[in-house]
Amino acid sequence: MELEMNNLTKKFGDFTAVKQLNLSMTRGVYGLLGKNGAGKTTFMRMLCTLLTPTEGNILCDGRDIFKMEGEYRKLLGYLPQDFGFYPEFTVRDYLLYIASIKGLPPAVAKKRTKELLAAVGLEKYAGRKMKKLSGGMKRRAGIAQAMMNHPKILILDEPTAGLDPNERIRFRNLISEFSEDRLVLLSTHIVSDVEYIANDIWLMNEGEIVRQGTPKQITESMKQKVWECLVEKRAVPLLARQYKISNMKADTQGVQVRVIAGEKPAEYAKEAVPSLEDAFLYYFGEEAGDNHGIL
Ligand SMILES: Nc1ncnc2c1ncn2[C@@H]1O[C@H](COP(=O)(O)OP(=O)(O)OP(=O)(O)O)[C@@H](O)[C@H]1O
Repeated sequence: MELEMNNLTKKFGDFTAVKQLNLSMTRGVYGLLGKNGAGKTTFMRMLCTLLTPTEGNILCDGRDIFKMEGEYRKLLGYLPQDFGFYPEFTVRDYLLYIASIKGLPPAVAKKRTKELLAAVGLEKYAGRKMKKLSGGMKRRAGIAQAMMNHPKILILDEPTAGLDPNERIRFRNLISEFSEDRLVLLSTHIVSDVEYIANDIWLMNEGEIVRQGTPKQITESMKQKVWECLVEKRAVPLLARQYKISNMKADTQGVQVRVIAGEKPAEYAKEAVPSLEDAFLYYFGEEAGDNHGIL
C-alpha cells in the first residue's frame, strides 16, 4: 500500500495552509511534528477526504482517493482532533455503534470491542457514560474507534493530547504493534511521542515539510548545532539574546546552558549530542532574543 501526494495544496481564501506537498508513505509510523497552526490538521483532513485539495492530488496505490469513495474509507481509520462522541452512550455501546457503522457483523463487533477496550486500557470503564470520561479517557476511546476496522491506513490527529505518561507509553506500544503491516500517520507537538516509534518524521512549518527523515537522520543533521557551556548567571541574558537556549540548569558553579547555534557560542563551549527535541527547537523555536526563547 502506498499513499502518494503530488503538489498537494490547500488554500483558505488568500491564505495557503498546505503548500505543494510531494510526499509518499508506505508502511510504518510517520510522525508529523509541528507547532500550532502549521497545517497538520488541514493536511490530515485531506488525507481522509474530508477536505478537497485546492491543487494537487492524493493517490492510493495509484488511484485518486477522492474517486475511490467507500472503497478508500474501508481502508481508513481516523481520529480527528475534536472527535464527536455520544455523551449518553457507555464506552462499550459507543464502540459497538461505531462497529455497526463500519459494517462489522454483531459477533465480530463484540469481540473487537472487547479487544480494543483492553488495548487502550478502558476495560474497567466500559460501562461508564462517555460524558463522564476524563479528557485522556475520551482520547483513548477515540483511538479505539479509529482502529475498529483494522484499517490499513490509520490517521491520528494529536492522539496523545491529555494522556498521562503511562498512557503515552501504552499508546506507543499499541501503535508500534499495530503498524507492522500498516501505515500510521500521527500528528503531535510532543517530540517524545514519535521519537521512539516513528520510522519517518516530518517537520511541518507554515504548510511546508521543512525536514524529513528518520529520527537518526534528523538528529544527525543537528551536528555542530548543539552546545553546552557553564556560564555565570549574569551572562545568561546575553547568551539568550544571541542564541536559542534549549535548556538551563543552575548549580553551585553557575548555570549549565544548552545552546542551539550554528557556530560555537563561546570558546569554552562543548559540542553536545543532539536530540530530536533540539531539532524541534532549531526549526520551530522562537528566535534568539525573544523572551520565549528561554525555556
Ligand atoms: N476552515 C478554515 N478557514 C480558514 N483558515 C483555516 C481553516 N482551517 C484552518 N485554517 C488555518 O490554516 C492554518 C493551519 O491550520 P491547522 O488546523 O491545519 O494547523 P495545525 O498544525 O493542525 O494546528 P494545531 O496544532 O493547532 O491543531 C491555521 O493558520 C488556521 O488558522
